[in-house]
Amino acid sequence: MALATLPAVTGGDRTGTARHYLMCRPEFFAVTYAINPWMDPDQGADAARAVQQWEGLRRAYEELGHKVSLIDPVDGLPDMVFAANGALVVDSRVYGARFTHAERAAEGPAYLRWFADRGFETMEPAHTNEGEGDFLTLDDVVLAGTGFRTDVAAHVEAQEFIGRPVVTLRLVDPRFYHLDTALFPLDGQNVAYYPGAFSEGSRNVLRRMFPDAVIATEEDAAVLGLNAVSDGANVVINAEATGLSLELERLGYTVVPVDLSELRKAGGGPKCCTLEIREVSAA
Ligand SMILES: CN(C)C(=N)NCCC[C@H](N)C(=O)O
Repeated sequence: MALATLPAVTGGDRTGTARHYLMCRPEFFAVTYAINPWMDPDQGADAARAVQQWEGLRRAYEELGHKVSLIDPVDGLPDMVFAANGALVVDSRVYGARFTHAERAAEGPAYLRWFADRGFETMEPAHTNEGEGDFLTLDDVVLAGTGFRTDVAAHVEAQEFIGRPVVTLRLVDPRFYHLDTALFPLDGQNVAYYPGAFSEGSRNVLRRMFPDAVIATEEDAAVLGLNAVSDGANVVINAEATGLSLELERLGYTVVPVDLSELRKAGGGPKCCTLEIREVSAA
């Protein structure tokens, strides 16, 4: 088995790689419960508008040359649109999610079944974890969040299963309850992040690991600007994150702004809607 050779994509001054994403159309999207500070059931959300915005995100990926696969949404699981939370997929091995809150519990088996039905090697987790919401994969390491959702025991379990080093990072601000609200990989080697979301020890770890990281302001983090998706050349990002977008352009990335304001009412952005399928090819 060898790593799948991914076609190149270009954007700005940089070259990235084409990706394969799994997404879930938000047909049953709603805000009927509150499990994070962004959610207000009294305000609710508009599913039709969410679908429209989500279609814009899907189109953006396809226009950039990425492949998008779809999982069927399930009535009664309004947060299932946040595919990133459904699993962690590295080298065609699928580490399943086990959600913190009962409201989302049924999503884990639904995502795992999707992968099992397509021949992926899957693992049912013994420990609480919310998939790529708290596991972000770089070339040589997986960064893993804890503090609000994912247990440290799941970091150890994932490391054993996928065979890549997993580095624990502690989140301390409830607005940034998943790692992917506070940090995103720019490519396989570098990241952008908001230091205020992390404990002092984790800030030191990040400084040491990523001396050239892009540091985001609280203003950009507060519109979920760090819930972005980069292919190494193009960064798909919430349109409101204007400061971070300018900085990324200055560094030679092409910024692809999207409006996901309806989905933000549940605490999600572009990355939350996107589960990367990292495959190996038989070589
Ligand atoms: C970037 N984030 C946070 C995600 N990866 N997922 C969004 C999950 C939203 C859901 N209402 C929840 O609170 O679980």
